[in-house]
Amino acid sequence: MQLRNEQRQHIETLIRLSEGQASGLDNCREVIRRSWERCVGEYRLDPGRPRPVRVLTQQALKEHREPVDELLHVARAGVDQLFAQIAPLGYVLLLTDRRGITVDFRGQRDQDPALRRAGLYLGADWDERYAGTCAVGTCVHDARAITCHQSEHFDATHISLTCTAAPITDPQGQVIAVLDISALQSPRAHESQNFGLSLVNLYARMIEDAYFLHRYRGCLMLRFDTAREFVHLNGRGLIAIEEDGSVIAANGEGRALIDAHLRRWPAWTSGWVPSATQLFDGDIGDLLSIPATREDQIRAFRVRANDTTCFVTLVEPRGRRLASRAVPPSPTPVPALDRLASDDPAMHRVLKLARRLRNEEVNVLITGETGTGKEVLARALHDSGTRANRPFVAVNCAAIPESLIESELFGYLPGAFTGGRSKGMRGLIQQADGGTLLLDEIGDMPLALQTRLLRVLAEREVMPLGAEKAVRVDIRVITATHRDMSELIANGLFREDLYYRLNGAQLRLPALRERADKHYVIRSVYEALVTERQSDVRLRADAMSALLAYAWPGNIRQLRNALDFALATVDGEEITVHDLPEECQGGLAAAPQVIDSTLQPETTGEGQAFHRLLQDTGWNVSHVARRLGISRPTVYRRMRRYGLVPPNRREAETVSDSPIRKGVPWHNS
Ligand SMILES: Nc1ncnc2c1ncn2[C@@H]1O[C@H](COP(=O)(O)OP(=O)(O)OP(=O)(O)O)[C@@H](O)[C@H]1O
Repeated sequence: MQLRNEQRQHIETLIRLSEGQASGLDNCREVIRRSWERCVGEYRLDPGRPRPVRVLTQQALKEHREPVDELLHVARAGVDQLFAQIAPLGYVLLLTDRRGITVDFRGQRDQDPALRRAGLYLGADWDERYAGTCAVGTCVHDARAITCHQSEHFDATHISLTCTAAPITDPQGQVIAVLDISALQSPRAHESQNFGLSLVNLYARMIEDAYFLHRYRGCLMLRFDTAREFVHLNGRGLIAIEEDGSVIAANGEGRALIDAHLRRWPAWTSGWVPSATQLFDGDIGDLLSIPATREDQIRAFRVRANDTTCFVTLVEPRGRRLASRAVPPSPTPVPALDRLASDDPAMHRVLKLARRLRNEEVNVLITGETGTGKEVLARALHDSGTRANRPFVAVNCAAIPESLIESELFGYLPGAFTGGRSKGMRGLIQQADGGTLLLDEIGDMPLALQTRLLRVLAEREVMPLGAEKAVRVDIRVITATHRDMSELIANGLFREDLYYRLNGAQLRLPALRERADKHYVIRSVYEALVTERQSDVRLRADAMSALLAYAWPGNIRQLRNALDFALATVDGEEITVHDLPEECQGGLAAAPQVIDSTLQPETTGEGQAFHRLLQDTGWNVSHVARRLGISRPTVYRRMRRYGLVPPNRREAETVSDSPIRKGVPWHNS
């Protein structure tokens, strides 16, 4: 064989390697170097004696094709599609079996002799043990996709080729075939093949999944993805299951999910595989009823391995419906609660529990970041229960000046105070009699009052200031907080016994950015605003996309403000992305971190600026909250911290314009 200069140099490098010298290997990739070492050390290939291409006889080829016949059949469409894309760029396509024998091939007829000489041909043997380092052989050995570019090949006869290969694996993760694209000539730069690597990987996954679906076509199949839009079209995860949810087999993505689960909850017995209901947090009925109950046949589930959300569809066995499968009855509709969410796993759990609790006397603690809808949920809980026709009294503990909190909550008799408050007042607890009392921002309740509240809860009676006899009250107490109660307890700021009494059941609301039904929330907040404003302005798709992409540190409150702003300022008949507040226009990149003003050290300068803002807005707390992107209770909390009191309070200290009670008429008794 006539050797070119380049080939001679290549051989010299490899001979040095075989003699244990590392010179000339500085730029050699690790994966290639390891393969070269195998070639000389393990397979005893002689770099100085390039080997002729080996092409199997028709009979031998037939023996290699038979075991993969079914795969070849399923892969055909994918192979043809990939070849149609690469052929104009001068590439050919090889599909090999697990031994590296080319069992299917697509190439150009006019290049036939050159391709055959290079081993790019049906029946060609690309086993690393024979052909040396090459894309197919090394891919089989390492079980991962690889490009072997020009002089990365071991054998000097192959160093003008560029080859990129990706493995196709069976449900156990074993390589069953390799998909490869190769070209006789290519640019020098290795990076020129990067696109090829992605493309081959993509088609290898597609063929693998098509084969998986074909093999388990008689089974129930869960198909899942992190994007709802992709589940039907190209959901990456596939898990074949029994009707009780036990796992029969999984594709690569499915196995990655099982592995992640086992890393978090290691199995007691080796070989144990978690069931689908363990992988996805839900009942088997939730999974099996997806086609019957979901309009788009997709349902969101929480992935227990990593607490993320993923979207799942159920693919039924071809040609037979499972008649035996009982679809669980859908829960009785509770409109007030049902309208709070569409398809979000965390909200499913919250609402499922809320439905059970709506007619119970259990005290409920609602937690969640600011603006997630804690008060809205408390109201819905009240509206959906037997107390619906009785009062719902919401008290914001953070908004009550400490000097007034006791009298506001417990009330006082005439004569208990002098001056403006001489007439007496029924306290908020008494006003809630027969109904529900929501204590919002419960973490801000002063310690002394916590003791009195505990007594009310224990004895079901309240003692107004100046009274000698306690008054019986029948109230259901719901509390809400965005603060970490265990931290408050640990720091001695909240009574543990009160916490346990309030926390009969806990409902944790997810942040808006985590919700899988963000689209539904945006739509419902928008529709509520449009109805309020009697407007018929539409929300254009680009605005919706930006709203979906934004991280919403202020949650539903911030969303509502953003849409309100857009509706107030829009100039035409539809809201576009440009009509939204600036921070919502750029998607996630522009999203600020979650604002928690309680964690930020305040300075005098900040206090002054805050004071000025209050004065400029005429002490309008809502305006200040909107301007700063914080909640109203946070504004009140800051006012307390800086000792800022609105002028009307300083003058009269009357309670008639109290900001603490929301949504109920004010009655003095
Ligand atoms: N499901 C919903 N649909 C429409 N609007 C909602 C929904 N949930 C909350 N909102 C709106 O978002 C805003 C904030 O809600 P809410 O006051 O209930 O939140 P929160 O969690 O109690 O806030 P904070 O922790 O600051 O007290 C309100 O304007 C409310 O009307």
